[in-house]
Amino acid sequence: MKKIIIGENIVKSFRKLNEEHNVLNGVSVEINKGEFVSLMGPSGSGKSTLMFALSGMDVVNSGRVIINGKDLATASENELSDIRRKTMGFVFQQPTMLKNLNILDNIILPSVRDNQKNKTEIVKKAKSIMKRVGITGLEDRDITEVSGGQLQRAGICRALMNNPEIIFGDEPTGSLNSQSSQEMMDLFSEINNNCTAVMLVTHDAKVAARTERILFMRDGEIISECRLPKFEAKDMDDRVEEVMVKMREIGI
Ligand SMILES: Nc1ncnc2c1ncn2[C@@H]1O[C@H](COP(=O)(O)OP(=O)(O)OP(=O)(O)O)[C@@H](O)[C@H]1O
Repeated sequence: MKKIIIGENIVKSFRKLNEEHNVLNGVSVEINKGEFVSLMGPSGSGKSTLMFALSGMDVVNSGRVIINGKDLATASENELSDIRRKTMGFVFQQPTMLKNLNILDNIILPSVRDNQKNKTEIVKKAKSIMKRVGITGLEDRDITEVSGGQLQRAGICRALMNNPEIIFGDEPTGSLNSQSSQEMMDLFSEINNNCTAVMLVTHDAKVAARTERILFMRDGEIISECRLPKFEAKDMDDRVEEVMVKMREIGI
């Protein structure tokens, strides 16, 4: 299985009141092509920090992060931004969209910035992804004129524009109601079925239960891991129960 990301012994600390505090205490983890992974753990256990470290968005204090064979410690700024652009897509709890642009322009902005020449092609691609995620017709809307779920879908469209090998989601369903959250997970499943790896940080057992590999963190370490078969709707209750048992076991 091709490894997209290898994290080896990652240590990350932040300075607080003149003291270094370790937030990641030597985490090692590998993410394979096409995997559907979630990261759970108590608040402050280091989930987002690990995601930022593994995606090269943040620099680690020690240990290594290797993305598609490239050790990030030896990558130049240009190489780093190239890796991020070509390999990854990001979806956050609150989509980071610009207020003065409509939905379509927000979706295409990063791609147009990278490649001014092919705007027609980029718009065509954006429209086809908008169709795929179910937000056709919202192209000209202001970002304040769509629902939270629709805005999150637009964020996913933007993340998919470069055909990433992996999509990272930091609590992507965190601000959605349960119906929209399930629809969002249907979408992540569909994206994953097309061989894009997905890694989600979540507190929600129902979200984690849709994934196939759950990493549990506590105090800056991955303390446990649970694997689930490919999702089938009929198994949802059993899967949620399995995740909740595990959560209770490790005291989340
Ligand atoms: N930029 C930063 N500067 C200082 N401390 C930070 C920074 N980022 C994170 N931390 C600290 O690192 C710890 C882990 O934060 P992180 O956001 O990774 O946790 P988390 O498990 O994702 O939490 P949550 O579930 O609440 O989002 C917290 O104590 C947080 O305060």
